[in-house]
Amino acid sequence: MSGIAIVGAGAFGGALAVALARRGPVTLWGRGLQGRALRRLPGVDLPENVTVTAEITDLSGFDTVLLALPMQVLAAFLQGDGAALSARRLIACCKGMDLVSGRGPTGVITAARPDAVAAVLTGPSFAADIARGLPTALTLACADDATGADLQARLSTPVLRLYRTTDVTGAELGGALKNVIAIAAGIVMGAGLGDSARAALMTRGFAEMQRLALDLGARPETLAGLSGFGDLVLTCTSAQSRNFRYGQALGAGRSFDGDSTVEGVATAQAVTRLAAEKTIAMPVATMVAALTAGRLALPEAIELLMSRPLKQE
Ligand SMILES: NC(=O)C1=CN([C@@H]2O[C@H](COP(=O)(O)OP(=O)(O)OC[C@H]3O[C@@H](n4cnc5c(N)ncnc54)[C@H](OP(=O)(O)O)[C@@H]3O)[C@@H](O)[C@H]2O)C=CC1
Ligand SMILES: O=C(CO)COP(=O)(O)O
Repeated sequence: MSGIAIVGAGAFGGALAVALARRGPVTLWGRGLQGRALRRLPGVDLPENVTVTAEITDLSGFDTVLLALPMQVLAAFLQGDGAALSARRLIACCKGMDLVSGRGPTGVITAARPDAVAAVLTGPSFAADIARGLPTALTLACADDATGADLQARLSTPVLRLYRTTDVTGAELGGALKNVIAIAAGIVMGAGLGDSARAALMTRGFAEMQRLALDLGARPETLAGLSGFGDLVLTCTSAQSRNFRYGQALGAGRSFDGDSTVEGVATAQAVTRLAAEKTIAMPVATMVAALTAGRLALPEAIELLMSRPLKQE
């Protein structure tokens, strides 16, 4: 069937539907949709050539399906409703690491649907910006370059420019880990620790992102690209980011909207576990995991980070 299918009618799935509808028909599967308004993207309505459905079988004719669900529900979706989506190209649009299995999005897809071709769409982009048609660049990562090239061509628009890579590990780790560092950046700003502290944290956070990712086989240029450095900068510096705002609230001692998708919280736990197994130092992620789980207070976290042995950069 021609056209693109999208699973997940939240902020990102909705924004992608709006963007891709500018070049052809889109079918959007999601729960809780009422009419054409997007609850998770206030003020944005779906255009007429987006078909909305709550029946997963309506996607069975599509060879390419974008999965715009939160990371922690991806595995359950693929074992439930998503079992209908076998033998096709499944593109994960989520950023994170599955808390149960420790897998990234493509690992989760491949474990649940071994007959699918898995890819990732990631990079610096706020759903609201994409929905407004503002210029945006993303990374499409697929191990098979011919499939990646086809997806790149099908999903690019005049204002949504996709770069491609075969380094799936690097692309998905960049997207997962930057959310953890963004929470840390938010904490720093919420606690009034200053712009200099945030810059230090982003830089040292990037160092630990690279340390883990390169150990797992990622390529340095991927980490330095849109899906790594690019998304780190965006998410650590913008109040549009839920991870950043969640960190700000934590740093200021305020509560935060519990209905909001904050991917870095679960990913901090998963990544800390993985780093410990591999004996890779990830002090910032470890602090975020401890702070978000309530195992540590902020003054102790600052003391622990600042009193680490002095070392070469
Ligand atoms: N928002 C953004 O700017 C960007 C988001 N992303 C990534 O996209 C992913 C999705 O985020 P985003 O769209 O923002 O999140 P949202 O919270 O806006 O939306 C999540 C959507 O998933 C639905 N959902 C949750 N659980 C299930 C389930 N079990 N079955 C079916 N649907 C379910 C929610 O339904 P309900 O509303 O009923 O709970 C909601 O429609 C995340 O990994 C995020 O990091 C990537 C780039 C940009
Ligand atoms: O991934 C994003 C930007 O690239 C969206 O960030 P948040 O999930 O923190 O809102």
